[in-house]
Amino acid sequence: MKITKICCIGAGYVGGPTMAVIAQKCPHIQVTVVDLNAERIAAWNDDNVDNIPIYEPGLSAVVAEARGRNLFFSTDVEKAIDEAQLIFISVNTPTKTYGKGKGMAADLKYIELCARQIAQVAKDNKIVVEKSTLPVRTAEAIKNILDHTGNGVQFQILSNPEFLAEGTAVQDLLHPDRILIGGDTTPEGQNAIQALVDVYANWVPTDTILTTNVWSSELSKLTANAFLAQRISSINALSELCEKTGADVNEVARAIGMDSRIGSKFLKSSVGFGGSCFQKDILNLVYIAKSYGLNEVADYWEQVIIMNDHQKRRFSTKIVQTLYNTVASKKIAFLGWAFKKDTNDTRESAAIYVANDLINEQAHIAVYDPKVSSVKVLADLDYLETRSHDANVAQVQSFSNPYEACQGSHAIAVLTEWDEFTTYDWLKIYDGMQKPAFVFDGRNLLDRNKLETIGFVYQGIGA
Ligand SMILES: NC(=O)C1=CN([C@@H]2O[C@H](COP(=O)(O)OP(=O)(O)OC[C@H]3O[C@@H](n4cnc5c(N)ncnc54)[C@H](O)[C@@H]3O)[C@@H](O)[C@H]2O)C=CC1
Ligand SMILES: O=C(O)[C@H]1O[C@H](OP(=O)(O)OP(=O)(O)OC[C@H]2O[C@@H](n3ccc(=O)[nH]c3=O)[C@H](O)[C@@H]2O)[C@H](O)[C@@H](O)[C@@H]1O
Repeated sequence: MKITKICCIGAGYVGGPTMAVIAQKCPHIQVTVVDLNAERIAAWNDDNVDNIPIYEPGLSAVVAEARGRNLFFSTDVEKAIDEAQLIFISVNTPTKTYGKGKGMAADLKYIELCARQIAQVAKDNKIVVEKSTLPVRTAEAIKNILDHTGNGVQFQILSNPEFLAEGTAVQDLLHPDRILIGGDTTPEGQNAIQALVDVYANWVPTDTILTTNVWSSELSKLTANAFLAQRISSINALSELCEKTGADVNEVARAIGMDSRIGSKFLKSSVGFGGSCFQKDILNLVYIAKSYGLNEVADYWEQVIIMNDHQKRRFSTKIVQTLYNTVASKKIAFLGWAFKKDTNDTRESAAIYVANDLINEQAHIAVYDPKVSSVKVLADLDYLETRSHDANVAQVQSFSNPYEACQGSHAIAVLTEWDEFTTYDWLKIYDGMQKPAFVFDGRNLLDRNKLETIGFVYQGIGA
């Protein structure tokens, strides 16, 4: 089957960029991205392409090229489903906040709603593609809903997890390490796989397009995220030991990373990993393992999260202890709020938890992040429900100028590794601060020697 019309349900961090790149690379395919969130769709359609709802380097240019040509953003979910031959489901799959599996399992209510809507609307055969990250065997549930509530048409379910990282989404989509497509081993399943392979083959070398059965594909996505996060928790665990022994975690990471069996990537010690997926996907893996009675497997992976929570808490504790065991009424400047550089996404950012701990100690937090608004900072803190909105407003202020954020502060905490932080006039910042002037570098980003020469008391992670 030759695909000429694609629909994607969910215009978020995955659906938006992924479909924009498919549309750019496949001008012969009409791609319609739909979402229930009218505000988000309006932002994707904004005349000024710089106002699209997601900040990603290079994304606005891709959208500008394809939008209106063969890339469309709409709230008309039913029309897009009806017209498409192939439907990506790219909705959110957060951790459940209620009922059985609360705090661990993936909440699949948005996925189920999509399946029911597709079943209701579809009047001809469709290929339904799981783009969202899903627990292994979810395709079975989707198939069940489609077959039992549909109009007698045939559905093929494929798993095609996304491996892009935020901040580098466009590059990752243009040059993926691999594309993974799982499908049924039946002839119909194989035809559906081939149809999706043909879409990607417009720009991805075919030897990097991997096809598997559905269950391997679903589980590979959770496994990839678990392995990546596990490397960060492993090096972060060692960072604490480095601080006690005089070893330097950056040197240790370099030394082990040169072993080609270990590799150098994802060994950067930090204040702890954030982002919408690592924690959620590992908790999901732990839940699945437990549900099969595999307690040792579950405990093994849960330790990655326990270590990450410890690393965030350790950072805020260090700040309090170093500032003479009290930060009450002291101004602490936060450089960065996003969970990593080059994104405006703050979901599960370490900054939120560190700020929360320090506010509990009655510190005043002054935030500067080049891409995160003051509204978002407050919303993130309010979401924790630790204290009232008014109490957060009283303790936290956002600045659009980093020098103003740092002015009069007792300490600076670097929470995100934005490149621009290294280019600041640090002497000017030092002159405006209370003395001793402390820097807690949660990303080992700044030049320790330079800062110490200026007069700062500098503390990094694991050194
Ligand atoms: N954020 C990332 O970098 C990555 C995320 N993923 C996975 O991709 C999935 C989506 O993640 P994000 O794009 O970050 O989420 P997101 O929250 O940014 O976007 C999801 C969108 O789906 C929409 N939606 C929910 N239910 C809907 C429905 N029934 N009909 C129409 N629209 C609906 C929401 O309004 C929202 O705009 C998740 O499963 C996630 O684990 C996978 C790889 C990378
Ligand atoms: O499923 C997902 O959502 C995605 O999750 C991650 O991507 P992302 O969370 O966007 O960004 P990462 O670059 O993985 O960073 C995650 C967190 O780990 C931190 N990190 C990363 C690398 C490192 O060495 N040290 C470290 O602390 C980052 O600062 C960030 O807070 C994976 O890298 C993607 O492959 C995956 O598709």
